[in-house]
Amino acid sequence: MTTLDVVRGTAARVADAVKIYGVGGTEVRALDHVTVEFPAGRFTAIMGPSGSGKSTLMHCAAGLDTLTAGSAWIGDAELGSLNDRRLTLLRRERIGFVFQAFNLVPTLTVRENITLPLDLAGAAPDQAWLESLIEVVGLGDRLQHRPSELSGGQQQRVAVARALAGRPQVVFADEPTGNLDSRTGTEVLGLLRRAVDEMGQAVVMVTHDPTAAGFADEALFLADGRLVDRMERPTAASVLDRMKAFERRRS
Ligand SMILES: Nc1ncnc2c1ncn2[C@@H]1O[C@H](COP(=O)(O)OP(=O)(O)OP(=O)(O)O)[C@@H](O)[C@H]1O
Repeated sequence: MTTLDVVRGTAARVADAVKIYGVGGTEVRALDHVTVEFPAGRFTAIMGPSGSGKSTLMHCAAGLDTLTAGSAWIGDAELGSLNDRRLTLLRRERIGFVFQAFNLVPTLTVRENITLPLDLAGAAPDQAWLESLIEVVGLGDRLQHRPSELSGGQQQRVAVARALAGRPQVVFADEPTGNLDSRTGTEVLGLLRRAVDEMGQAVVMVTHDPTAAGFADEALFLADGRLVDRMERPTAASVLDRMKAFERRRS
């Protein structure tokens, strides 16, 4: 597959997505008829106040949780139509994940962590791709180290390399800079940006941070489980302004 093939089309989408947690008096409508597309070759930030449904949207779009109604797609695969086994395979083969807590395997080396999803899938790594990825993330001299011997920023760079190693259809990142200082956070965001620009990767990132959203091509704003706004070419300043306007409207 060439970069151009990856760049075309929709990497992931949800249509009329509803997610309800609990029943009766404790019912929470975490997603309320959300329709959104995550195009290939594009960096999308999902923003909104605490409890607005950001993580729920990401988890349902990535097949980590199921919708109450509506549909979620990765490429041409409708997640609700897959059994558990096929869903696990699809997640492994077509989705990369980056979490706030890095989630590296402590007993494996950096190199083993990066190739873990490929090893689990029984897929032979594309060595040239792997080497260029290792160069991009700047970990060439750390490959035999364990995660505990790395800084937080380095650990998150390993997690980004792991997410990209199998050239997934889409990378979902949940607060990827939440545990990092601003300088190392910027490095990690720069890496995700390069994955989009140079590798045609689709990246979807949940974040509270306007600076992080400024790395995206588009910011989506959720409130009370609904998609209430979207912004093309966001900057940290324009996102902050928009968030303040929402706060004023809500108070
Ligand atoms: N497993 C669950 N059971 C019950 N309610 C849940 C569950 N997960 C989330 N919720 C509720 O759904 C709503 C949306 O939660 P979600 O975690 O998606 O929001 P968020 O925007 O990601 O919040 P934050 O920014 O604080 O992480 C919230 O009201 C939350 O309390």
